[in-house]
Amino acid sequence: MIPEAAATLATCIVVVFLIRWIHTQWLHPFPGNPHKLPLPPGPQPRVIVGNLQDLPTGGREWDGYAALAQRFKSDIIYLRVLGTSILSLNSYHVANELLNQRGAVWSDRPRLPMIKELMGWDWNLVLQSYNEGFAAHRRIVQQHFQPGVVSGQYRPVMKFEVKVLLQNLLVAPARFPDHLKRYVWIRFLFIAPEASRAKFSMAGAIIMMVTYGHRVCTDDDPFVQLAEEVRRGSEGTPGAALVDTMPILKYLPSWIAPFKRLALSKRGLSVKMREAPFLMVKEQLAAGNAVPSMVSSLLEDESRPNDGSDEELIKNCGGVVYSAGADTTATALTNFFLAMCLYHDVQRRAHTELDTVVGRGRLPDFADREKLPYVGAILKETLRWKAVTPLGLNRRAEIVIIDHTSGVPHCTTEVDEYRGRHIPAKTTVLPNISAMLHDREVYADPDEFKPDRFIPQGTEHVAPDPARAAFGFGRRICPGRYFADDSIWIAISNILHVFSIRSPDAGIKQSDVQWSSGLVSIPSAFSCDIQPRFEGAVNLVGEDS
Ligand code: HEM
Repeated sequence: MIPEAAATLATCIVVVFLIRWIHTQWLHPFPGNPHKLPLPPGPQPRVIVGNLQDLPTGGREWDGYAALAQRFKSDIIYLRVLGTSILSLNSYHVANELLNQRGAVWSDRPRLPMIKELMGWDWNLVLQSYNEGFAAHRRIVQQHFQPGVVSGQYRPVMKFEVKVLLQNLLVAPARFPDHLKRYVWIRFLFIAPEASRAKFSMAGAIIMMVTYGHRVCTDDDPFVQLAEEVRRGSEGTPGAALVDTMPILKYLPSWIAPFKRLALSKRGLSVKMREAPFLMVKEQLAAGNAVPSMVSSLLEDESRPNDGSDEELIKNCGGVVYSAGADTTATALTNFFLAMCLYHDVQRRAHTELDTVVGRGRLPDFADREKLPYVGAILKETLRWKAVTPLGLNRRAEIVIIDHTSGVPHCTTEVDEYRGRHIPAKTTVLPNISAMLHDREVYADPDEFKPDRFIPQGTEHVAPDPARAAFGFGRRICPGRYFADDSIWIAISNILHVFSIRSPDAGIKQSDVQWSSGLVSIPSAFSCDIQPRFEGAVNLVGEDS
């Protein structure tokens, strides 16, 4: 009797909410548009589902959005799906005008009840709403990843870890894919479940060291295990799309909402992810054996309020860097390996530059960077050629995967007007980073890997630095971009200096490789032949740092 009554009550509640929802979504969908301005261009919506069928799906969604932009001859495309407004931004120009220049209104994240409210990831800066809490978290992460800190404190860690990578490539070159997996464990935690035999990575190892002072040495490292647990816990979140589109569903009792049971069962992982490494640092500080790190320095900072809320803040900041820091960096490096397999001339020119500037008696160092413009251009072209985050944001957001939007984009907080068009409040905004980095008007032959476009030649304009789009926009721009830039540069310059990279049969084509869908776009497996390129190279790798 009691369960029956409860079921009836629950059904009534849902029906009332549904009526309210339908009323706001379809009868009065665009409050705050007194002049009845038109919406931005886009396909005609259908009844109830809106543009559900027009949403690019099935892989390479960024190309689908770019195709819509071409079809409607507009770099902004508006779609409305089950009551949610979606705006796709397909040129740097429009992203700059809206996300960079109107940051006060265009810097929120969508609500995402599944991951934030039910699974408990609301502490994660990547997903946080644009409010005071966000500002406090962002300030800390930014301070610890600003250029001076990165170059002063983190470069030694990068140099150490890049040497480990070189040694592994030298010892077992044929296992190049394994080395890259090892290099990128965090990537596999969140993105490629089937490839999760990966151990730890240079990028992951650097992040663990600078964030917690923890050296990752083995694949049964507790934090690697924990991250692996998080990855397993993030697999398959049925119902996520539905509850993210209709947040009222989160109020359904667990016994009639399987997605809610599932989300709540995974809640513990989000707590563990930020608690476990934080508690380790606290214990080490008490014992007097903590290795200096971002978290230890925040805990020791006497100017900070010594209270519980500050501890929460520090815990969250450590957790976000731990969960966000390595996947993208490693994906960029995978793309670099592929480019080197495909473009031998580029590699040859880099080798010549390295031989001239660095010589063959030592490894390249950060002090050489200014004198190695071609290597720098390879880094830029790597970030441009294959956008690491083609539709904006990645990592923790990855586990949400709102099916129809493929990611965690920006979101508007208020109604706005742009080019005479009405932009509703709470519009989900997808910056199409891939389209911006492949804009033919800006980068000629965009599918080709041409570092020369960044080298000044006569009176020709140098192409704009892809970093202006690759790391996102405005007040949500990636705070780890200087760190990423340094860690990719030191890896690229050292790998190029020591090795010659080829596809074994010299026959690999770009079309043989597929890039995965989702927020971080990963190339499918490809073979690589990696050989030391001169006699003394082996000795360079073997030397202690
Ligand atoms: C090649 C490397 C990387 C790329 C391409 C990249 C790209 C991005 C992009 C596109 C965003 C979204 C920005 C937006 O919403 O407009 C982002 C956000 C973020 N990134 Fe990175 N990232 C990289 C490396 C890193 C590293 C090494 C860290 C850690 C230190 C990091 C930490 C973050 C955080 C915490 C956010 C969320 C910022 C916020 O929401 O306010 N990223 N990144």
